[in-house]
Amino acid sequence: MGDENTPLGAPQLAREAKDLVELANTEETVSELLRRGLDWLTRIARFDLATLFLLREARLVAVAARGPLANARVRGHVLDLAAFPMVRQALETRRARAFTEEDHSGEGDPFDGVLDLPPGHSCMVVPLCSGERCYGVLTLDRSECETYPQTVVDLVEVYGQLLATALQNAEQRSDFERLHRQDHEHAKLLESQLGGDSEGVLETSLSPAMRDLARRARQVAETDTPVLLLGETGTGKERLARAIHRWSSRADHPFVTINCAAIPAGLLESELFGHVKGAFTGATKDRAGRFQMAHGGTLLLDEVGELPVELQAKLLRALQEKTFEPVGSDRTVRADVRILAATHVDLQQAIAQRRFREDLYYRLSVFPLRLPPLRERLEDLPQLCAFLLDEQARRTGRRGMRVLPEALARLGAYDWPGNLRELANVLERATILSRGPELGPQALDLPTHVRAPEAPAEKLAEDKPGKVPTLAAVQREHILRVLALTKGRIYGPGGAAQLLGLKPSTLQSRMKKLGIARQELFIIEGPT
Ligand SMILES: Nc1ncnc2c1ncn2[C@@H]1O[C@H](COP(=O)(O)OP(=O)(O)OP(=O)(O)O)[C@@H](O)[C@H]1O
Repeated sequence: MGDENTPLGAPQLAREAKDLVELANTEETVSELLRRGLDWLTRIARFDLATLFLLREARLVAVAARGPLANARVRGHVLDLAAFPMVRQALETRRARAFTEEDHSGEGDPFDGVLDLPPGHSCMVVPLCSGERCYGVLTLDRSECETYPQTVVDLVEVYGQLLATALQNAEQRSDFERLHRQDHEHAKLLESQLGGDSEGVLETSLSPAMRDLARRARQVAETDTPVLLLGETGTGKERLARAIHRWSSRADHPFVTINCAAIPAGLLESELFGHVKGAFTGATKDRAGRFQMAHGGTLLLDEVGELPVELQAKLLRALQEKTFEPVGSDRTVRADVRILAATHVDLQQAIAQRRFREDLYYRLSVFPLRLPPLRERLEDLPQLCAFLLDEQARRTGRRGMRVLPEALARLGAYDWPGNLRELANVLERATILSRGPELGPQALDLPTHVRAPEAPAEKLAEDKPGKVPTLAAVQREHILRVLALTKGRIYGPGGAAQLLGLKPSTLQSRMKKLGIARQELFIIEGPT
């Protein structure tokens, strides 16, 4: 800095002030802020000791000291406010003040007993207040007897205000992070109590396609590559996303989801990126968005196909640069988030209709995973039922429920438009309606239409006559499906004949007629 008795030149002042504003807006920790703040101060005012005191009830506790006179005793110094009216006054009036030793003559020097400052030395007390709060004071001391000029006092007062704002920001950030951690831990606890943190039937699936998908999911989980989860509604996209998060190195950080279809378009930007107080009517305080909440972890953009086009550009930038601005703010926020996206709509078609940006699609679809519908993994029905009943028992307390083979056959013959979610609902309804632990076919509240004809009535009408499946083809397929459920067993209770309401010998001759060979059964049963 220049000579203190000549005020700082306007350009230098402007530069210093700009640096200070930047400092107040950084996302540094409090200790880093103090370190950089004290560096800044050395350019503005000459001192032998700068001490930062934080207010703890009615006492000021030294937390940092800088300058040739700083030592361990200064750093542990505690001042009782009641004993130093001049310091208290600086806090009450929120004005910085320069003193000489004479000014302290009635109350003694705040460093008496800790430092031996020369008689007549000068000092400055700067309050650190922002909004309603006063955080403490900054004191500057120097051995010379010359009082600090008013221009320097005024500038350091502004410094005090900005430092207090930075302290307030850091405090709010750490409060927010603490609350967020608590929420996350609470959510994890609830999730594990509800059994929701199990990945379900993925790697243990009997369907080779599903097992392969689970294997690929586990491999990509280890990276930060975005994954696009495709599949009909209720096929388990969200559960797979959670599994990918749990299998990743981010597992101890939050897993956050946002359903782009469930939030009104006007609120989505703020939900994703947060907002600052006053950004729009009703924004009464700053609020973090899901990106910030997911910092360090994973963010699932569910129903990403429904994201309004206007927001897609901002999302793309957040993905590419890992930075964004909350609504109403020009402050850039950085968040380290792994992105997973899910959709049941055809994004290629949405691109063709200009409802989805192609560049965003390529960014999200680096690693697509398509979940098969339940009707393509019926071999998992017994395992899925057991899993879902077990999961449901944790909520309802109805333990030990099981699905009888006849009921499994009925489930296997149904079309499952709602996939696993519908299956879970059917089982829950059946559990409520049955008294004992066994769920028979009559307990299943299923719509009467079964899956057998691949083409439903309306579709048949559209088909060309030559494409309509024959009755024999439909029968053949249905018998194969039931045999898959009974693992090829024809005889006895729960055998295919009983499930189909036929005598075993009738079933066998029907199989022969339809050309169902034992070889085919092995294929259906798959590797066990
Ligand atoms: N691998 C699995 N094993 C067992 N149950 C599963 C599995 N995946 C999903 N489920 C069950 O199916 C239901 C639907 O799963 P999820 O919400 O993950 O599907 P989704 O594809 O994301 O659905 P939507 O497209 O409607 O958002 C869940 O309630 C869960 O109980």
